[in-house]
Amino acid sequence: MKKIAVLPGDGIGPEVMAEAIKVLDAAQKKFAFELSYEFADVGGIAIDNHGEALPPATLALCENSDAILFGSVGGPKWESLPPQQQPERAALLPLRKHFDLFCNLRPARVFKSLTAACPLRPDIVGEGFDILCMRELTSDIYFGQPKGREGAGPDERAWDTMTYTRAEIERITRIAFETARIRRNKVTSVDKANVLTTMVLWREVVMEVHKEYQDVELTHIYVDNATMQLVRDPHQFDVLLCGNMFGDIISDEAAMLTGSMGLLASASLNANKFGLYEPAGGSAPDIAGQGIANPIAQILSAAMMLRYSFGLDEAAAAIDSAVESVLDKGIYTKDIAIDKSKAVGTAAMGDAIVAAL
Ligand SMILES: NC(=O)C1=CN([C@@H]2O[C@H](COP(=O)(O)OP(=O)(O)OC[C@H]3O[C@@H](n4cnc5c(N)ncnc54)[C@H](O)[C@@H]3O)[C@@H](O)[C@H]2O)C=CC1
Ligand SMILES: CC(C)CC(=O)C(=O)O
Ligand SMILES: [Mg+2]
Repeated sequence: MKKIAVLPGDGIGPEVMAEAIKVLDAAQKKFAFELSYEFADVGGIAIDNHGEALPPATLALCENSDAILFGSVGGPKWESLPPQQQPERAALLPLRKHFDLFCNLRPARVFKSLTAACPLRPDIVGEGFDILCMRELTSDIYFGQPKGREGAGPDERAWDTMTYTRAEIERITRIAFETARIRRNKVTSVDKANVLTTMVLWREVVMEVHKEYQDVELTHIYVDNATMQLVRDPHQFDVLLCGNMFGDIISDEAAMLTGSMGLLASASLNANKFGLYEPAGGSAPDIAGQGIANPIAQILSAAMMLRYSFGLDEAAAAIDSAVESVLDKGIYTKDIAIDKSKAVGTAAMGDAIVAAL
C-alpha cells in the first residue's frame, strides 16, 4: 500500500484534485494496486485554518508519505500579506527545497484532436509536437540570497540574487542528457549567457557535462530567442533545459501552445525519486468555484506519480490513453472547446476519463 499526501490547496486546486482522485480510484480497481490518501491543508487555506501556509502537520504528513499530490496555492485573498507569508513563498517553495525536488519535468505535447485549440497556425502545429521542459527547481533567483527591500521615495530599491552552483547545474544537466537519450536525443539549453554571469557558468557547465554525452545533440539558446522560437517552430525542440525562472516562464508558454494551461502536468523529483506532482498552472482565481476548470493537468500529474514514484507504468499509460480517447471523442472543457456552448464541466470531464479507463 502506497501512501499519498494529498494537498489540494487553493482556488481550482480542490476541484481538479477531486477528479484526479476519482481517476486514481478507478486505476486501482483496474490494475489491482492499492493507494491510501491522507489530505492536508496547504497554502491560503492553511493560513486561514492554521495560521501558516505550510503547517508542521502538513510537512510531517509529506515526510511520512511515498509521494505528494499537490493542487495549487495562492490567490487574491492572500496577496496583501507580507511577501514572505504569501502561500507561494511560504508553502510551495519551502516544500520544493525541503525535499530537494530539483528536477521538474513539464512535458508539453499537443493531443491530435486538440490541434484546433492550439493557438499556433495549423501549418506550424501540424500533427502536434512533443517537448519536455526540464526545469531546475530549487535554486536560481527564486531562492538566491540576499533578497531585500529598503528606503523610500524615488531611491527605494529592492533586490533578488540569481545564483547557481556548479553542482546544481551539473545534476540537472546530467538528467537532461540521460532523458534526451530515451527521447529524440536533443537538448536545447536555455540561458542568458550574453548578460548574466550566473548564466555564463550555466553554459560552461552544460558544455562540460556534454563531453560525457557526445551522442546527444546540444544547442544553446538565449531565453528571449527561445520564447520566440517556441511559437515559430516548436518541432525543433526535444528537451528544453532551463533554470528555475526561465523554466517557469517557458513552461507556461509551452502549456498554452498545447491548447491550455489546464493540460500541462508536472513531476518534481529529488535524487531518490521522491516526488511532488502538480499541474504546471496556478490556482486560476478567475475561474475558481465555477466547476469549469480543466482537470486534465491534475489527472496527468497523478499518472506521472504512478509512473515515476511507483513504477506503475501500465496504469499510468492507461490514464494517458483514457485522456486522449476522451479528447478524441470531442469531450472538452471550456478552455479547450472551440464551441464553448458544448463544453463540459470539471466533474463531467473526470467522469468521462474514468469511463474511458
Ligand atoms: N504551483 C502553484 O501553486 C502555482 C500558483 N500560482 C498562483 O496562482 C494564482 C493565480 O496565478 P495566475 O498568474 O493567474 O496563473 P494561473 O496558472 O492560475 O492562471 C493563468 C490562466 O490559466 C487559466 N488556467 C489555469 N489552470 C487552468 C485549468 N486547469 N483549466 C482552465 N484554465 C486554467 C486560468 O484560468 C488563467 O486564465 C497566483 O496566486 C499565483 O501566484 C501560479 C502558478 C503556480
Ligand atoms: C511559486 C511559483 C514559482 C510557482 C510557479 O509559477 C510554478 O512553479 O510554475
Ligand atoms: Mg509558473
